[in-house]
Amino acid sequence: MVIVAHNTSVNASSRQPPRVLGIFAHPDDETLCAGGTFAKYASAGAEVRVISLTKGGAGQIRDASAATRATLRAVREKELDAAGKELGLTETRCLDYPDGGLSEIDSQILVKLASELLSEIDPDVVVTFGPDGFSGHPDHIAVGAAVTAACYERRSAKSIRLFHCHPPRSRMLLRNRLAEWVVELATRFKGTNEFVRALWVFSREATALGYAGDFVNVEWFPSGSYLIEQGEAATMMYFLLSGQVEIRREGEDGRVRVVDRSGPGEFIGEEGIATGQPRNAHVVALDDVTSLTFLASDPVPIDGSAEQAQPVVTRSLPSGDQIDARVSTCIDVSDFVGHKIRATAAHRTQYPIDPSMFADPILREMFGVEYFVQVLPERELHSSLLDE
Ligand SMILES: Nc1ncnc2c1ncn2[C@@H]1O[C@@H]2COP(=O)(O)O[C@H]2[C@H]1O
Repeated sequence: MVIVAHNTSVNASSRQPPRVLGIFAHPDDETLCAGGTFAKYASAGAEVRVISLTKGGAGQIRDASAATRATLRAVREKELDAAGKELGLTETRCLDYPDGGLSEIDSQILVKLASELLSEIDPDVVVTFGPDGFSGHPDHIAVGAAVTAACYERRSAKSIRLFHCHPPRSRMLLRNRLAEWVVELATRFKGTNEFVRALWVFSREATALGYAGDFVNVEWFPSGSYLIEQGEAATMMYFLLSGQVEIRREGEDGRVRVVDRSGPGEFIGEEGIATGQPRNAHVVALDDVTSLTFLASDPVPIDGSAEQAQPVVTRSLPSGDQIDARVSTCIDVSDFVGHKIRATAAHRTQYPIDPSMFADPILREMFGVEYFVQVLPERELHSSLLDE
């Protein structure tokens, strides 16, 4: 990516250190939406605070050893605290509004709450969700609207910079990057059980949030069926979750010989994806097999869902990614992807991943830039169609 802001501009504010406040709905939103940016500004000396309006009690429990439904709220509050430490935040705070119920609260109550937080913390910069809610979650949309309204109310008394987080909508394919990574290894890759579980969560969430452009699906192949036929064009890559497959190579004389077996934790079909060559072997399920399947998805509408579809103008980045033309600010956080991935892993109930399991270049490409729409101060209206 080329258009990136290298300047942390903490000195742009007259106050030292400047105060940054992120207001979100659930513990983990801060990391997924703007974790790299928060880490970058914190490391440059800003006081960065994050407030989650809920304790995330309605979230999934992806690691049954990390919490129960009864303990989830308390555990997620601690996870936010741990993530805050990874990002270098000055403070994290979990309020206790109902997870999944923010859009049903009278909007004036949320605006009043946001106003009180702004008065108490007196930030120079506020970061929250935009009208798309980053992922479309109704809680996110409600929080973003309330914080935005409160910032507009406050701007007459105090100048404030308000930014909406914007999802990346990357066209980068995990399928390709993982395939390139695996074929370069000296020995055939075999992931641990932990890796299997983590790749499942990581790839599905990363694609849902727009950090990668794959369509990731779990597929089932009955015993005896082909996952791959030799000679066909490579479009998918498979990561085996359960069951065994046999690799069979067919000679020009039509004779088929077994060359290998693969099982859970191994990638299949990476060679065709990495080289662009036709499949070099048949792959046949010996048991009933489940696999995580990576396929290049059709471009999603820029706002993420057909329901919210509204005409939006996009612009292309040199990477091929399309971003909303309203995006005003892209922050280069490539030196802070380690902070972001460790903070993600601190949210263990949601992201049971080992932060060291992914190759650094892949993480940098996926998470190296975060996008924002500057809402306040409003940009000046021009008074001419031509440069003056
Ligand atoms: N010797 C081998 N050992 C293990 N797997 C193999 C071997 N040869 C081919 N494969 C796998 O079989 C796949 C067939 O499709 P691809 O060529 O895309 O990628 C290939 C590898 O994933």
